[in-house]
Amino acid sequence: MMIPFTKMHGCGNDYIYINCFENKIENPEALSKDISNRHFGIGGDGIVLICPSDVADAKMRMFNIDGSEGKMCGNAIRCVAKYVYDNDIVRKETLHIETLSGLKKIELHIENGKMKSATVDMGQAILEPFNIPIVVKDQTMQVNYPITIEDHTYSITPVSMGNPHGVIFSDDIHLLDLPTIGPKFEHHPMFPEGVNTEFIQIENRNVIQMRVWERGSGETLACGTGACAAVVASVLNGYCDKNTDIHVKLIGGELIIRYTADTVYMTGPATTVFTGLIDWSK
Ligand SMILES: N[C@@H](CCC[C@H](N)C(=O)O)C(=O)O
Repeated sequence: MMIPFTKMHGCGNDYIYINCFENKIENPEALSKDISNRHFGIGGDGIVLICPSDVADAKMRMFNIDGSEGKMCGNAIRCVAKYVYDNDIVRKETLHIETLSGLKKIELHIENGKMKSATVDMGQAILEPFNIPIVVKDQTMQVNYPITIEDHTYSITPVSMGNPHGVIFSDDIHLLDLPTIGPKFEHHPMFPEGVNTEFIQIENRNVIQMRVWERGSGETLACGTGACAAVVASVLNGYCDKNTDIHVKLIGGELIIRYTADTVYMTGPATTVFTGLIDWSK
C-alpha cells in the first residue's frame, strides 16, 4: 500500500503526518513502530493521523515510536493546524481540533498565506492524583513527591495535561544521563499508565530550560504538553508566576507558556520538512 506522508516538526519534535481525510490507515500502531525508525524507516518521534471530525474542524490521533497512542501532543497539534490550513482543508485562523483529551482551540499566526506559529488553549492542568494518574495514599495535589530511582531520591511534581507528566528540578539538566534514568521513571509503579518526565533548570522567573524523556518515544527535542506541565510545576514550586509568559528553552527550540486561573496557553512554531510516499503493508 502506498501511503502519502508529510514530515513536520514543532521545535524538533518530529512526526510523520498522514492525511486521513484522503487515506485510511488500518493498523496505526504497527505503522508507527515501522516507519518512525530512524534507520529502517522515514524516522520520527511517531506518527500523527489527521482525520475528519464530527465535532471539530479536524481530529488528531498520535502514536509514539513504540506504537502506543498518546492522548494529547502539544507540538503535533500546532503541526495539524498548519497542515489543514496550508493545504486548504480548513482555511480558518481559529481552529478547533478534537483529541483524545478533548477539544482544543487554536489561534493561527499567518505569514504570507502560511501558518508560522500558533497559540493553543491546552486546557486546565490536572493535579488530582487519581486523574493524572499516580498511585499515592494521599489523594490531594502532590508537589515534590519523593521517588527513588537507582538509589537516588528525586522530588517529582506530577501534572496531567491530558497525558501524564512528572517534573523534576535540577541544577544542571545537561549532565543527566536520560537514556539510563528516563525509562526507570517511565515504568515506575507510581505511574500506572507510564509518564513523560521533564527535567527543568530554572534560569530566572521568566525563562526555564527543559529536557524530556517521553513515554513511548524516549528523549525528544521538545514536548509541548511537557513544557506546559513544567511551567505549572514551576509555579507550584514558587519559581515562576501565573499570568506571565514563561519561555521554555528546549533542545530543539523555544515555547512560550502562560498558566492562568482557567487554562494553560502554549505558543510555538510548526514547520513542514518534506513530503513523500512510503510503500507499507502489514
Ligand atoms: N511530544 C508530545 C507528547 C507526545 C505523547 C506522549 N509521549 C505520551 O505518550 O503521553 C507533546 O509535544 O506534547
